[in-house]
Amino acid sequence: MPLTWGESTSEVVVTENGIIAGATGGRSARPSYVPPHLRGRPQGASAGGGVSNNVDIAPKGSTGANPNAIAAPGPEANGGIATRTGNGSAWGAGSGVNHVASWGNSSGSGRGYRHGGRGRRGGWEREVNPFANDGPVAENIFEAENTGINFDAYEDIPVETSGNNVPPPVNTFAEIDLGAALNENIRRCKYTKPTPVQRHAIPISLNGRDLMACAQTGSGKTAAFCFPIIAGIMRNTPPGRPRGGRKALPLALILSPTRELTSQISDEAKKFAYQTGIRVVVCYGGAPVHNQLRELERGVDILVATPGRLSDLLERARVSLSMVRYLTLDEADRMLDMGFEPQIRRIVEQMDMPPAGERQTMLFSATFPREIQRLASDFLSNYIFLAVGRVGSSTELIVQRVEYVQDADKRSMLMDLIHAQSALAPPGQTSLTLVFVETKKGADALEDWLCRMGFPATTIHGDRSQQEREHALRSFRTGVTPILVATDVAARGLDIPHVAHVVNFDLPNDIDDYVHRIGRTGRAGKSGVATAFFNEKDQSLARSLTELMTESSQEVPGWLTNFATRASYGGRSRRSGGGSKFGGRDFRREGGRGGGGGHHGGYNGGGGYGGSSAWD
Ligand SMILES: Nc1ncnc2c1ncn2[C@@H]1O[C@H](COP(=O)(O)OP(=O)(O)OP(=O)(O)O)[C@@H](O)[C@H]1O
Repeated sequence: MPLTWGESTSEVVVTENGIIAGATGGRSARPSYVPPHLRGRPQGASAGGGVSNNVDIAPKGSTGANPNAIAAPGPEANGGIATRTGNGSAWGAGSGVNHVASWGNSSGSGRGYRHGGRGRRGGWEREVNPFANDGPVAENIFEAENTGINFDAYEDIPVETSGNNVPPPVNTFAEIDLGAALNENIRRCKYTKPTPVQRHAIPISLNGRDLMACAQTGSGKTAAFCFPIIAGIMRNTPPGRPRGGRKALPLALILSPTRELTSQISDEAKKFAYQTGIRVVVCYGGAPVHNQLRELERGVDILVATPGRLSDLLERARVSLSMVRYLTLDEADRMLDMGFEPQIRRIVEQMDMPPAGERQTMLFSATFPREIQRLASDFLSNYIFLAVGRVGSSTELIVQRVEYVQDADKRSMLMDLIHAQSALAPPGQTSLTLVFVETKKGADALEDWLCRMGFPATTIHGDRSQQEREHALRSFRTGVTPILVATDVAARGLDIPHVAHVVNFDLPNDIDDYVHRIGRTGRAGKSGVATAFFNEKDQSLARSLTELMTESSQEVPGWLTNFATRASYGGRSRRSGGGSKFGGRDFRREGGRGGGGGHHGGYNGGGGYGGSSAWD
């Protein structure tokens, strides 16, 4: 019979170093992790069935916050930085046994979860397209996990627009002429009113204007660019346009940096386009190209693609961009950073796509560094810049914590957090934990260790096959493996309900990546927790992290401020100098290029933007 975590810790003796040394009752003698507060105690000492509750990860206002929360290290120890000594690092001692355990409130069916089901199924699994336009589809397809949006969280979010003749925002979907079929789908999706970015961006795009839009993670940007595209195609499709055939001629192109995000956008677009007659086709690498070619041959109105696979299809002359009237770059800053720029420029500027001014172009992201704005503006014509959210406004939804943890203690600390998280999960619910690491190898190693310790974990990174990546994501989404260890491939755009906790096991080098990573929780106005493990190696991030946390009303530990002060000579700042400069402001206002005009005011009559950067 499978063991729960509680059972497994109560039946054995705990040693000083946190390793369970032996088993009673004839059960396996596997070493396991023991939370620090149980170490050195005899078995059964904990009333909590072995569940550690000594790490306070409760979001603001949540009940059950533990008054014995780990305090930030005092600034004086260790030359101004106190270190977490973590005497209970149990890792490395694992037996290699493939544990089977029930997790939290899940059924405990005893299914093996190691490696997230790798190799469980043979052959390529294609996602069924439940939103195909050519068959009867039950309305419940729209019920997929939309738990509603907490609009109160956006009450006084400041908004800045700049550019000429900015169309005014709307308060309801009914004020906009989106067409009956799309309105019906909005109703089916249970979107009762537009989010702030939708209120502003939809009228701008419906007016045919180019747009550079910056709004917080999880605030509904996907619908903000999909609705105007669908409404625009429904209003005005060129007569006699060939739809199918050997060379696909999409009317709209949506580019996004990762396969998973591309797939997610396509699913959303299919939902929004249900019964409109508009065909959405998705193309991304790692999936068999012949299936995608077959879909393209059947006709495409909206093509959602990753740059790599699209380049391949363009080279094969299976796609022409000559009819593209709408171009959207989601996560536009990522699309144009060093890695992607040449490929994107080739697609947008050197193939047969109509030039800026003839097509309508929309760029969206939660972060928009100024230098990237400059690059991106090459694709736009007389555009409007939209920034929704003053620094820190909606990210107060995400409680950010930074813990000083040496590399050797990270696993032990992670275990504490996972225990605390599982203790806080509401009855009957599995809360998901997303753990970011720097390398693919590191991801595999951590997943392996977690599994050996009895925690259902899986992993997503660039070395896994697309099938494995999709399987891992599905297994995480559904709570089968409620811990996902990921590299930055999962940092952007993924909308996974119930991610309660994002752990930056390794911090990224760039503060914008941090912003996107933590944005996997606290979505759609809901709260979330993000914990970062920080040590000397992350010193270059101290200043921007401190600024970011201060701007979003987070408690900044004194030791981190010390790091930031030390790093201020040559360190990176969000506001000035090198490194990652988040551009919540239209770079044209800073003398970059002509522009200006527009209105400049707060949402709900709120105050001005005040010159601070909008960010996630
Ligand atoms: N008007 C609305 N009413 C209710 N829910 C909404 C509305 N608009 C979007 N949502 C939901 O909010 C969630 C977040 O939306 P979305 O994924 O588009 O965010 P995003 O801004 O693109 O985030 P990211 O920056 O991380 O990519 C989704 O689950 C979506 O279904």
